[in-house]
This record gives sequence, C-alpha cells and structure tokens, in this order.
Amino acid sequence: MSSMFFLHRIKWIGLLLLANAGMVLYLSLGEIKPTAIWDWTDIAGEGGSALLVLLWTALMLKSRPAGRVTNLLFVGLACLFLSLWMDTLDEFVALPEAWVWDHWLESAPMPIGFVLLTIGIYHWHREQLAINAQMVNRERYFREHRHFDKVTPLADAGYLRSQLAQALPRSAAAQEPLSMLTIDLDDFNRVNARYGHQEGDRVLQLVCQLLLMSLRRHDLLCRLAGDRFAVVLPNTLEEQAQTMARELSQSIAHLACRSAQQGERIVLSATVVAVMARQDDAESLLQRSNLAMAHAKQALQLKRA
Ligand SMILES: Nc1nc2c(ncn2[C@@H]2O[C@H](COP(=O)(O)OP(=O)(O)OP(=O)(O)O)[C@@H](O)[C@H]2O)c(=O)[nH]1
Repeated sequence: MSSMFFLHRIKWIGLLLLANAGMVLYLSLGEIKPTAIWDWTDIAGEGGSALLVLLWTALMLKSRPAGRVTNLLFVGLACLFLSLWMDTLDEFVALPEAWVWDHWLESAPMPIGFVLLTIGIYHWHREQLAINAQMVNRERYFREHRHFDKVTPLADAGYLRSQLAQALPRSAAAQEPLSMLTIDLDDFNRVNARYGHQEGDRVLQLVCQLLLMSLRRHDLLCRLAGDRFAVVLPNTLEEQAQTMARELSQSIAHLACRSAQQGERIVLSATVVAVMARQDDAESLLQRSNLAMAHAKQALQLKRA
C-alpha cells in the first residue's frame, strides 16, 4: 500500500491540498455551528461517503497502472470526494445564507465527477476487453507450442530453455541468485532391461511425483531427456541448492518403488548436481550443469570400480 501512495504522491498531495483549502475557506469565512445543532445523521452519511470514496480511490490506484484512464478515474473520484467533503464541512460551519458559491462547491463537482468516472470506466472496460483478447491469444500460443512430455506431466528441455532465458535476466535485474539442479537416475537402463520399458515409464512417473512433492511452489521441474530431470530454483544460493540436491538424492534412494508384476523392490539411486548462475545465459548454464553431471557420473564410476 505504501508504494501506491509513493507512486501517486502528486495526486494524493493535490487532493489533500484541495480538501484543506476548502476547509480553510469555510473556517475563515464562516462560523462554527454550536454542537447542539450538528446533524449527526448527515455528518455520518456525508462524511462516511467521503471516506468510502477515498477508499475506492486508493483501491483503484493500487490496482491500475499509471496512465490516461487512471487519471480520468482519479479526477472523477476526486470530484466526488470534494463534493462530499464540502457537504460534510457545511454541517460544522455556517456561512451567510445570501452566499451561493458554497452551494456550487458542494454540488458542482459531483456531476462532473460522475461524468469523468463514467468515461473512465468505459475506457477501463475497453482496456479489459483488449487484455482478455491478448490472454486468449497467449493461452493459444502456450497450448500450441508448449511441448508436454508424453510419459510424465512435465514440460521438456525446450520449455526449460525458454523459461531459463526469461528467469536469468529477471534474477540478475533483481540481484537475486538463481540455481539449477540436474537429476539423473543411475543405471536406469537396467530397470528397463530387467522390468521392461513400461515398468521403466512407471518408475519415471513415480520419481517425477516424488520430485514435485519435494520442491517448492516456485521451483520449475522439467524432464530434460530420458532419465534426466532439471529444476530451476529461483532466489536460491548454491549452498541451498546443494542441500536440496543431497535431500533429493536421499529421497530417491529411499523411494519404496515396487514392480507392478512381482512386487519386487526396485532399488533406485540418482546423481544430483547443483550449479548457481553467475554471468550465464540459458545455454551456458545448461552446459555447466551437464559438465558437472558428467564429472559426478565419472566419480561414481571410479568409486564403483
Ligand atoms: N522406460 C523408459 N525409458 C527411457 C525413456 N527415455 C529414455 N529411456 C531409457 O533410459 C535409459 C538411459 O540410459 P543411460 O543414458 O545410459 O542412463 P543410465 O542407464 O541411467 O546410465 P547412467 O546415467 O550413466 O547411470 C536408456 O535405456 C533409455 O532407453 C522413457 O521415456 N521411458
């Protein structure tokens, strides 16, 4: 909310000055009425309405970008507020009966405000129609071009590249770290060889579910190829990513996975590597990640030999 006040500070200051000028004018030219004749119903009705219009103004400014339509809506609401504000002041301050300008101050901004608001709402409606049309186009683009993996419900390497290409500059601009995990099942060809390709598919689906459950909402899991997955970890330092890598590797090793036919335990393990983006673009980050994976697999082979 405070950013909204800062962003539109000139509008708020202008409105405050006008409301204040109205009050000073009334106080300097009129006389404060005795409290006995204050009409509390009018004060509550008019003052409450003025406060509600201020609340609408704040909500409108908070939900809209700056621009012509926002200005129209603001001026419209400001006119309504000023009209109600002068009406409320009238309940406290008595001005000579002969004067008419105060009636104008109370009534004239109201119809102007309604006209401006109507024009503003009409343009807002047209804006919304244009946004809706764009969203439909984008959704169509998304549905047509996004490649879903056929085995798991995950997007593929192409999608990962496109998301990395957007996420990397965004993180750099926000000065936030971005890390990536690559997860590769060990000896997965043996699962296929021993239990069949269909069973292999089921194992990949189980691993995918396990990974999805273990990740945070804003992490993006994709299937790079075969038994290799990648996770984009926004706002994550290398150390945190390393911890996640260890945890995921342990979860996969503990996955109680049994074959559908015989119910045998299928023992799984995975090599998980973490890299943090430095000055990378999508390609160089993927290359570094693949290199880290190749080293980790080599180390595993050496350990086994
Ligand atoms: N069931 C199934 N298998 C797949 C799929 N895609 C790739 N594979 C198999 O996954 C295996 C991957 O083999 P490799 O790349 O040698 O990996 P690995 O056997 O895990 O060996 P390391 O990674 O070196 O430990 C191959 O046997 C592929 O046929 C798939 O969608 N379903």
